Amino acid sequence: MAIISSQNPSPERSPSPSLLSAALNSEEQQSTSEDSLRPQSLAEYIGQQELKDVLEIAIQAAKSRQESLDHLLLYGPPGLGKTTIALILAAEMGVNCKITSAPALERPRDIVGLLINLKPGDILFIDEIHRLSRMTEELLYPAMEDFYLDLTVGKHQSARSRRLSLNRFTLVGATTRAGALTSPLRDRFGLVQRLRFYQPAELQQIVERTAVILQTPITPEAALEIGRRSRGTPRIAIRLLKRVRDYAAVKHSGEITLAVAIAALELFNVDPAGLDWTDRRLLSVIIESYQGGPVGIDALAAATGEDVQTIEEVYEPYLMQMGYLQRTPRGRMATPQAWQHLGYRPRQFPLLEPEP
Ligand SMILES: Nc1ncnc2c1ncn2[C@@H]1O[C@H](COP(=O)(O)OP(=O)(O)OP(=O)(O)O)[C@@H](O)[C@H]1O
Ligand SMILES: [Mg+2]
Repeated sequence: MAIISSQNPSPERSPSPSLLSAALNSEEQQSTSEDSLRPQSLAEYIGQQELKDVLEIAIQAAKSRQESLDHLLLYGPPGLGKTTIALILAAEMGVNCKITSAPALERPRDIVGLLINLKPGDILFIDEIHRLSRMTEELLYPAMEDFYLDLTVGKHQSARSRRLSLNRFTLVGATTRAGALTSPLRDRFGLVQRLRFYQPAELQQIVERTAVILQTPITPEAALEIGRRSRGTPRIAIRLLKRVRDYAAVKHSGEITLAVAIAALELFNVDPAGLDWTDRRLLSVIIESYQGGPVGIDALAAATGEDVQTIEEVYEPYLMQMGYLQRTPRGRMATPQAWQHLGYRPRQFPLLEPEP
């Protein structure tokens, strides 16, 4: 089928690969700059009101009973502030926070070493907790529930089991896939909270706050524009701010005005709706190869070269939130807004059936 296009939706230059990815890029991984930008208290943490309300109550209750906080599971797309929440909880409770991630806990002794060194009330933050090995996970069950470890000492016939008691601690688990957790693990979390994409006005505040720390003058309109193009994600907003700041310093006087922000974002090929190259490719494949859909997720993955899990966890949530993609019983569909946004002139839209 020939697609009539009003603008030019032909393949475009991909923006520098990691600019719009919610994952940490190599610069962010190496530098501690992310740490200095983190809010230090719940009051400074912007947005996620429901989560903050729940945590405020939990903190006050734990403090008044002089107990440790309940174990907390945070889920949601990357870059929304899960690690930041764990650090804030520790600061509010006046305890230490140990940060690790499931892939670093391959051998049982890794988790044992961490657990026995926790002081009363300390927070253990485990990122990507859905990826724990089975042995590590099984060690965690009694540790979370009754604060002890059952260890096997020695090998073969001489092996004996030894029980080791632990200080009371709080496990904060983070995952992009709550559904991938085993139910015994999920059931041991007293609090399960989802993080949501941020609204443009909230991202504007995050950009303004970060600009103050970076000592960069920025107008409110420019901060909002950066927020709008950040895929609802603070990590991306901060990254875009830094790139725009470089542009403003080199090409202009240093102040980030709306015109400067727009020129810089256009130069970096950041879409006005925050879509990145892969988002646009997913939508254009649905439109061009499947006439707008429906198309099954496996076919879509094969056609775009992305894996199913990444599409479902990283790309689709934002595209659905923006109203560009619908999941229907028969597959994925590009909405009229998606056709329009990408510059395709819609022929006739098939009726969209909402997911049951
Ligand atoms: N609500 C917020 N207010 C202000 N800054 C925030 C907020 N949430 C996140 N940030 C900033 O965004 C950056 C990314 O946050 P963080 O590392 O906590 O994300 P994350 O959800 O742990 O990501 P990942 O899932 O990739 O581990 C940090 O630099 C942090 O300062
Ligand atoms: Mg993190």
